Amino acid sequence: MKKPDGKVVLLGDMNVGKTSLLHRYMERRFQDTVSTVGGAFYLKQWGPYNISIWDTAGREQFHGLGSMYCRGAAAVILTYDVNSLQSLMELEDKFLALTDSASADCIFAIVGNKVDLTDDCALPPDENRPEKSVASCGAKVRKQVRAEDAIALYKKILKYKMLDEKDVPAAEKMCFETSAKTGYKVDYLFETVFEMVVPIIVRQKAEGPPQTVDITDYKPAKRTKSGCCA
Ligand SMILES: Nc1nc2c(ncn2[C@@H]2O[C@H](COP(=O)(O)OP(=O)(O)OP(=O)(O)O)[C@@H](O)[C@H]2O)c(=O)[nH]1
Ligand SMILES: [Mg+2]
Repeated sequence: MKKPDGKVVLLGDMNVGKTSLLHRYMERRFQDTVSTVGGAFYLKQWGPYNISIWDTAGREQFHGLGSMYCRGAAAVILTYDVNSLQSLMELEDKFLALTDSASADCIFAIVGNKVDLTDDCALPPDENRPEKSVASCGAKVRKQVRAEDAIALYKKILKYKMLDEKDVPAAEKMCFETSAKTGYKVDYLFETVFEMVVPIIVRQKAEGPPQTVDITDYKPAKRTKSGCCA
């Protein structure tokens, strides 16, 4: 197998949809998943580069592996569920420290998934949209996490990493809302990240062997009937 030139890692609480996002992007479909055990990766050819995209397990007992997967990562995609404020808070409390082993110039993206379950008509009707009311929203629920909450987390990450806002991509550019189910903004997310990762790969290659996990000995996780990584 060709060695990857760079690495992107998905981190986040269990059930937020990391595996589903990766399936949607790589396999172009939404399918049943089982909770990830350990981790698994896909290889994506991006221009002349091979990028490994690592799907990690959100389950607590596997958090220890997260920092190993993040070693030398050029980008980390911190994923939460827009319907769970807790899942956003966990990114700061439990997952951010796992990224200490990532590349010094690692890119951070914050992704709120499952927007298909929400509807902005579930927000209180405003004067511009008086016709929309909570009653018309069917099964859709009010989004628990606002875009500003994700932006605030991005700014905290910069502080934690001791990075200056002027030297990194703007928070508004790095906070995404997606739906793995409908595909909403999934390509945009991954492709924005890949574009940003290329200069990091170029630098890593110029500086010598990348500090990536050696996957040549890696035994891919057993696949279920649905093709999902177990
Ligand atoms: N409605 C909706 N459901 C989703 C979406 N993404 C994932 N799900 C569902 O959420 C559940 C969890 O999805 P996974 O992709 O397995 O979540 P995960 O983050 O990989 O979870 P772990 O592997 O346990 O860390 C599954 O039932 C998915 O079908 C989405 O965008 N919309
Ligand atoms: Mg998973």
